[in-house]
Amino acid sequence: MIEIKNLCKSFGDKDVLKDISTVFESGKTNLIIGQSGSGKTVLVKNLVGLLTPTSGHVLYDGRDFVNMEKKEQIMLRREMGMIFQSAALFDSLTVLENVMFPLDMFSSMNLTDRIKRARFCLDRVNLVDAEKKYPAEISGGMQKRVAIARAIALNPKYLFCDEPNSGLDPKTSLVIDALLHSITHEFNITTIINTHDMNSVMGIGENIIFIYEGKKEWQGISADIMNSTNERLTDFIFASDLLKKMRAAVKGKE
Ligand SMILES: Nc1ncnc2c1ncn2[C@@H]1O[C@H](COP(=O)(O)OP(=O)(O)OP(=O)(O)O)[C@@H](O)[C@H]1O
Repeated sequence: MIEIKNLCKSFGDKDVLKDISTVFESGKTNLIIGQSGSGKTVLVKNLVGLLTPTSGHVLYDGRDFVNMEKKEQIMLRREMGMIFQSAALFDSLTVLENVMFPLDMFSSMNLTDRIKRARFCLDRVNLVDAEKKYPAEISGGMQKRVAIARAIALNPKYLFCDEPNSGLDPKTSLVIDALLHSITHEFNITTIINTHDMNSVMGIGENIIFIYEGKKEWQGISADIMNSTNERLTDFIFASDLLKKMRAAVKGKE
């Protein structure tokens, strides 16, 4: 579980995050949504320590990340897995070597166990057959799956995903969403996904926070979104005609 208490972040006189408090529960896919420039990336950067909050607290299962010693922060970071917008794989390493990378860097396992663990993770994302391939030889969706396998290699308690579906077609995006959702449940991870993808919101939004101009404007689950009366949220969610029609259809059935 990650608890955020009164988090503020300013750059000079520009207040980007304004008094955000929320809880991201473990074993759930927690989504952060909001318009471009609303502060989603800055929020996640503050959570993982790439930025330091101007004020407020970030508690990882009760541990105050902002105020702990640097050494403790480094240890805690090892409990975090990250999936970047681009899969960010190493081009010169094979798929297996990419997944082994965090194990090589941060685990004390011997080579046989590292290979075994990497293969387990690749199996989990259905990619064992691709282990000898290089990133350039596999599709974007497969690259994302490698990135997921690499992110879970060290058994993270917390998983951060920045736009995991960017650049993927809708069908492949569903595969990635389903994978993130099942891994989150299977390993009881606190997963935080920064997304613009409305399919993800409706499909795996077990806890959604909507950021508007740096403030937490709304929090709920995907089922609540359809009936939300928050105008800023509905403006954001129902920006597309398709979703407006879906909403009308749902309301018509009630
Ligand atoms: N290092 C920085 N210095 C000054 N301003 C910054 C810095 N980083 C981000 N900002 C500002 O913070 C605001 C929020 O940016 P952020 O990248 O978090 O938006 P976002 O919601 O993630 O947008 P997108 O969906 O387009 O990625 C923007 O106005 C941005 O210009």
